[in-house]
Amino acid sequence: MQFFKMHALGNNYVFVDTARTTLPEDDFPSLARRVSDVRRGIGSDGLILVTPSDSADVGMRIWNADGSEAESCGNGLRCVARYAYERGLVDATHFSIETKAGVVAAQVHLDVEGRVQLVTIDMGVARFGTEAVPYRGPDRGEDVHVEAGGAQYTGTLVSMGNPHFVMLVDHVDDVDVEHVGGAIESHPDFPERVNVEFVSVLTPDEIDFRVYERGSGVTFACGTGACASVTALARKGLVGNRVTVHLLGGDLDIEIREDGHVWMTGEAHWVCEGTYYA
Ligand SMILES: N[C@@H](CCC[C@H](N)C(=O)O)C(=O)O
Repeated sequence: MQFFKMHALGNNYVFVDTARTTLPEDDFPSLARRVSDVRRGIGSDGLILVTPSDSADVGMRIWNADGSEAESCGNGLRCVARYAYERGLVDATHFSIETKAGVVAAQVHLDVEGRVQLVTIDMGVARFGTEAVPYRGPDRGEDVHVEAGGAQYTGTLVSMGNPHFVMLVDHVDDVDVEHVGGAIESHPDFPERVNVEFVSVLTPDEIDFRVYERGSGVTFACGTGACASVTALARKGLVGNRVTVHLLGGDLDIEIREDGHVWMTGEAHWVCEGTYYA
């Protein structure tokens, strides 16, 4: 199977263009687990298929490292956009990408040599609370409490197509992201599990961010998580409508426009291309 690997702020995926290679199987959860395995596979946070689409210029589907399928992936979208433009799947700098959560608009920004330097994606409108994120605990509304390991945690439920639990903390570096994030991600109150974000506000236009991703664990970055976090904080009046998010792997620029759409701008990088012996 021909694959390529890309990363966006260290959030790294194995990609397969289904129009250009033959997939060894259609058990994609199993394939995702195997390619993601750093010892026996390629090593990644998951598997992304680039597919033809009836409703957009390009399609994408994503499976996390544990084989669970997600609705969307912000960092993956920027990588798909770079791939699509540089490999001629599209011939304009503005185009559309279909995800399980809907169709998004993408724009690539080029350097003087015509290579993609930055990618902007319209990530759509955030939805909040127990109406938007599958949750079966006792609370209702936007902020809910979760008990894990004898402690109680409060977070905002946000859907960017996929589910997020955003927690405001004093200092992200003081949080045991692996331990606390892991306990909340698979908490019984979240029947579809949840992505867990820890954020602290530095100024109204700058925040620190850490994440425990559903199905992949601690990663260097999460695009949908950055969008969810900025919208949750903006709703509380803690940040403005344009925020630089400092993630473990680098920075993202998140802007909430007047119509509520959340625009994400950041890098996407090639790692390698090769043949996987399935
Ligand atoms: N890293 C991604 C999100 C990937 C999916 C997520 N783990 C989920 O299960 O919803 C991003 O950049 O958004």
